Amino acid sequence: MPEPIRVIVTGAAGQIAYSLIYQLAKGDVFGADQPLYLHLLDIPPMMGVLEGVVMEITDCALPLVKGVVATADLAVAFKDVDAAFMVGSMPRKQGMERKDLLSANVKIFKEQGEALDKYAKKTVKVLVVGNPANTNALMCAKYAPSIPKKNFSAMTRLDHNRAQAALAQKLGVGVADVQNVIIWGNHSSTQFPDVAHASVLINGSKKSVSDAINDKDYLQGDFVKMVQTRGAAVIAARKMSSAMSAAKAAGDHMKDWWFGTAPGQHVSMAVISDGSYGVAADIMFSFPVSIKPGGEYQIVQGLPVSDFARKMLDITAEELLEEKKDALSLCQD
Ligand SMILES: NC(=O)C1=CN([C@@H]2O[C@H](COP(=O)(O)OP(=O)(O)OC[C@H]3O[C@@H](n4cnc5c(N)ncnc54)[C@H](O)[C@@H]3O)[C@@H](O)[C@H]2O)C=CC1
Ligand SMILES: O=C([O-])CC(=O)C(=O)O
Repeated sequence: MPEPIRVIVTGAAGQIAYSLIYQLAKGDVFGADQPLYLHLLDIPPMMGVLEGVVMEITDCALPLVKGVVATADLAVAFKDVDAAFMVGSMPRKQGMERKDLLSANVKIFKEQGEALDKYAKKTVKVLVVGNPANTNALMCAKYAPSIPKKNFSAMTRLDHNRAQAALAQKLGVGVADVQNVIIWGNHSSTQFPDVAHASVLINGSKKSVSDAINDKDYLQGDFVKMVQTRGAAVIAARKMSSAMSAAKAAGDHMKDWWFGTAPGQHVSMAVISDGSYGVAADIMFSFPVSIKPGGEYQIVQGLPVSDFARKMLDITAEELLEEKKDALSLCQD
C-alpha cells in the first residue's frame, strides 16, 4: 500500500462536501489502494455539524481512511496537505449571478491562500470550487506565492459534464461515447461550451459532434444557453445550488489531474492563462487541457478558432478581467 496522503475539504459541513467526502473516502478519486487522512475545515459555528459528519465517516467503516482532522483552525487544516478541495464559501440564491458572490467570498480565498502558502506541501494540487470560482482561484494563488501558479485551478468540470451529458442525450448514445467537449473561460453565464472539436462514437464509428447533430443554430444557440444557465435552473428547481453533481465533477477534475487523461482526450479546467488562444495572461481561464500521468497538465494547443468562437472567448475573458480588477481592490481593503 502507498503512504497515506493528506486531503483537505473546506466547507466540510456543507452540501457539496457531504457528497464529496464519501467519494474521497472510498477511493473514487485517488485510487482504491490509496490511504488518506481527511482534513475537514469549516467555520467555528459549524463545528457541531462537522462532528456529525465525522461520526458518519467513521460509521462508513472505510478502510482507506487513516484518520480525520476536523477543525476551524487554518494552521491545523492546511498542514502538509497534498490536495485541496476549496469549497467553503457562500452559495448564490435565485436571481443572483455567481460574480455577485465576490464581495462575500473572495477574502476567504485570500486568507486560505496565505494558509496554503504557510502550511501545505509545495506540490499541493488546489481545486477551487467556491464561487466565483475562477477569480477566487486567482486570488488564492496570488496569496500563496511560494506555490507554483500551475498548482491552482478552478472548477469548470461540472459545465463540461453538463455539456457532455446533454450531447449524449441528444445523440442517443452513452455519455462515454462523447469526448473532447470544451468549456472556455469563466464558470459563469459567459462561459463558452464548444463542440467544434468534440467527437462521438456512433455504431462503432467516430464522427464529429457537429456533423452528427448537424444543427448549427442549436449548437451555437440553445445548447450554449442551456449549459450557461444550468446552475440557475437547478437553483430554481431545488431552491439550493447543485451539490451532488458538483461533488462528482470535483472528483472527476482531481482524478484526471492526479492520474492523467487518456491519450487523445482532453478535459476542461480553469488554469492560469499563459496567453494561449489570444486570451489575456494571468486570469484563471478554462481551457482544454491534457494531463500526463503524474499530474502535469498542458493547455491543448493549435485548435482552430472560428469567428464565432473568437467572439465568445473574448466576451468571457473580458468578464474575468473585470472580476480580477474587483477582486484585487476587495483584497486590498
Ligand atoms: N464551481 C462549480 O461548478 C460550483 C461551485 N459551487 C459553489 O460551491 C460553494 C459551496 O457550495 P455548497 O457546498 O452548496 O454550500 P453550503 O452553504 O452548503 O456549504 C458551504 C460551507 O462552507 C462553509 N464556510 C463558509 N465560510 C467558510 C470559511 N471561511 N472557511 C471554511 N468553511 C467556510 C459554511 O459554513 C458551509 O458549511 C458555493 O460558493 C457554491 O456557489 C457550487 C456548485 C458548483
Ligand atoms: O449555479 C450555482 O450557483 C452553482 C454552480 O456554480 C453550478 O451549479 O454550476
